[in-house]
Amino acid sequence: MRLLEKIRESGRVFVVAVAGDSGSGKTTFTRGIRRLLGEDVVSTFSMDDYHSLDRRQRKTLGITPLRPEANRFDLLAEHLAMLRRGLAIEKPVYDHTTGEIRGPVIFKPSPVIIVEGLHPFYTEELRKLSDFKIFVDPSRAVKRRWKLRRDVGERGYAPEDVMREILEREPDYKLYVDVQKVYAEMVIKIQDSRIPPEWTEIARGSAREKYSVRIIQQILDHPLDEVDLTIDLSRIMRLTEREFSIEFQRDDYYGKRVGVMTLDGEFPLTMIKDLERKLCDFLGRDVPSVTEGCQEDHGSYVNATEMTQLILIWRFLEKIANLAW
Ligand SMILES: Nc1ncnc2c1ncn2[C@@H]1O[C@H](COP(=O)(O)OP(=O)(O)OP(=O)(O)O)[C@@H](O)[C@H]1O
Ligand SMILES: O=C(CO)[C@H](O)[C@H](O)COP(=O)(O)O
Repeated sequence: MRLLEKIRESGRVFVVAVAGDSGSGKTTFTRGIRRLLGEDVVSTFSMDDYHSLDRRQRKTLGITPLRPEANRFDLLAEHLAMLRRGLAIEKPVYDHTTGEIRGPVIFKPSPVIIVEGLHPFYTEELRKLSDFKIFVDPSRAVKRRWKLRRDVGERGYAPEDVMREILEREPDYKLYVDVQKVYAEMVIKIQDSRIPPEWTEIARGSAREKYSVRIIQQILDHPLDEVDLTIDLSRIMRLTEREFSIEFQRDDYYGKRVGVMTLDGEFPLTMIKDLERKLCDFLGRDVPSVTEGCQEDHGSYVNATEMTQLILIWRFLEKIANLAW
């Protein structure tokens, strides 16, 4: 039986928890899971809806939304437990435009629920309620760029306000958000690429963003089938391939045995075709390619963050398969 059928038949609700700072790329990384499994199977909500203090109250108290007391962990745990039992919840809604808490709205369970936010597995109770825990961790430089680009470019905030807020949040981020890495099954660390842009790109002023992504994963007892990453050596010999690197190391991470894969640069699409095919077979549905829905036209290449999306999906399906069978 294919996984999608199995998920539906099991009647279970699987919870994926994605932790990370505001603007750290949580939604971008999990978009693939939603696109792949379909809107009928996956639903998402943000943990921002579980702020206990609105913007005005936080300002009066002089505290950031990252502080535990600014959030309702107990209510989130109660709601996740209900959703896992197949029950609808009455969820509060945090309005980012006004900074006020509104609602409630009805939120119904679906076979896979993704909860994204600052602390989705901060407490032991919350950790017990999620089946797969991901921590997204861009470097300071990458996070500042992404957040400035979104908040200034898309939301119209003043750059100095965004930068001041970023700096104000840093100590609490370290104290209350970063610690969750210890419990994550997958930590995604993003830095700027170590590969310099090509001189042709510099000359055109069109140097593309490249990243170096380190994926730290707990070792799974029952992995899926084998998957090939195919490298066309002949293209490499003719220097027609773009630059990339893949590194794999075993390591210990907060007392756990992990595999650390580091991806950098741009990868030919042919390299990931086998993985996409395997995902299709396993799911029992045509898988949209990772490049579909990308903001940029990458030609026949994917960058390290897009490659990571695919590995994340694969890893998530392995985990669900282990639980569902
Ligand atoms: N892989 C990526 N490559 C390039 N830019 C990215 C990537 N991921 C995120 N960004 C940039 O960062 C912005 C924020 O990303 P995203 O919405 O995924 O973060 P988030 O953690 O879900 O944020 P929030 O919790 O505040 O909603 C995006 O609008 C985009 O500009
Ligand atoms: O960390 C955040 C999102 O994950 C926000 O800063 C938090 O939700 C508070 O929102 P606002 O910017 O509207 O005060």
